[in-house]
Amino acid sequence: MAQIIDGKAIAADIRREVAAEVAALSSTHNVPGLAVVIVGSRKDSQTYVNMKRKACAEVGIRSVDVDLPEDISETALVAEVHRLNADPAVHGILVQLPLPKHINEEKILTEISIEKDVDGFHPLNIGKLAMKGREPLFVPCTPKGCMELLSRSGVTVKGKRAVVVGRSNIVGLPVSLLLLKADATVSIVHSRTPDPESIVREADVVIAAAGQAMMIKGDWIKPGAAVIDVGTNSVDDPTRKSGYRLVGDVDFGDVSKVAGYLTPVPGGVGPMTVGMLLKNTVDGAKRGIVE
Ligand SMILES: Nc1nc(=O)c2c([nH]1)NC[C@@H]1CN(c3ccc(C(=O)N[C@@H](CCC(=O)O)C(=O)O)cc3)C=[N+]21
Repeated sequence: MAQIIDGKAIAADIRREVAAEVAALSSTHNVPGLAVVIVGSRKDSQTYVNMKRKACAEVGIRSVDVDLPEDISETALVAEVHRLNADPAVHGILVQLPLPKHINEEKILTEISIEKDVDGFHPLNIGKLAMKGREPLFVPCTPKGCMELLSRSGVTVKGKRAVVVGRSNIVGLPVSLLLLKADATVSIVHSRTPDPESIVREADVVIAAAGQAMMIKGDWIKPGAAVIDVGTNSVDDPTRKSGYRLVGDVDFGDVSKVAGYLTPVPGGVGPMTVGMLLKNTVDGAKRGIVE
């Protein structure tokens, strides 16, 4: 039976660490500030943004709420980003994705100052992440959360075989780069990979980030492997008040019989994403202080 990695508990530890740092900074009048920008009123985005703003309040980070209409022009959104870039009380800027279709996401992410890019999505930060011997100013939160779950559970990746399922810009690609930086031997499988299970079966560490509910079964997993499930797929569940429940990309019941370590959904990677966002904001605030 796999050891279940409790992301909620580990994220709570991180929040306590962050809160202590925020208190120290605040006592010298350097209260960290995070701008959380939402465009439009997608239900899922509103839920995530509210979680992030609430988490800021809990640890003492000043959250700067920017709520913009769905039909805002790209030019006006760029102007908002520039205003936040110039605001000395703002140390981190998060523009919630996805953006409405008429706005070029790449353009917006490129306009965020790399010193305030707490999501780590600016092409310059991604470029540095991809290069040997270079360090980005910020590492994307979900991938960083995956690495933190492994290290705080005593799983080392150096010299291990790691397989990432999925190649998205926000998870699959950056987590592959982080594993590589941590000296794992990394393979990426994706929707066009023939027979992905035979490759996943070789992995000591599996990162599941495909966005396909319960696609990874027990017979895909090498006995004892560490499995990190990034999937957050909502499936209909009439027994719930909400009418749905969240499931991962991993078939939890099946894989827990084979894996050595496994993260649940919810309560695994999700809370870590928010924890790392808070941590990145504090790191940004600390860098902003000139002695
Ligand atoms: N610019 C940007 N940065 C992001 O980091 C970003 C984004 N856009 N767009 C959407 C995704 C998604 N995301 C999640 C954050 C927390 C949970 C989380 O805490 N989930 C809880 C459950 C929450 C629930 O019950 O609904 C859990 O897994 O336990 C999940 C997903 C951040 N994202």
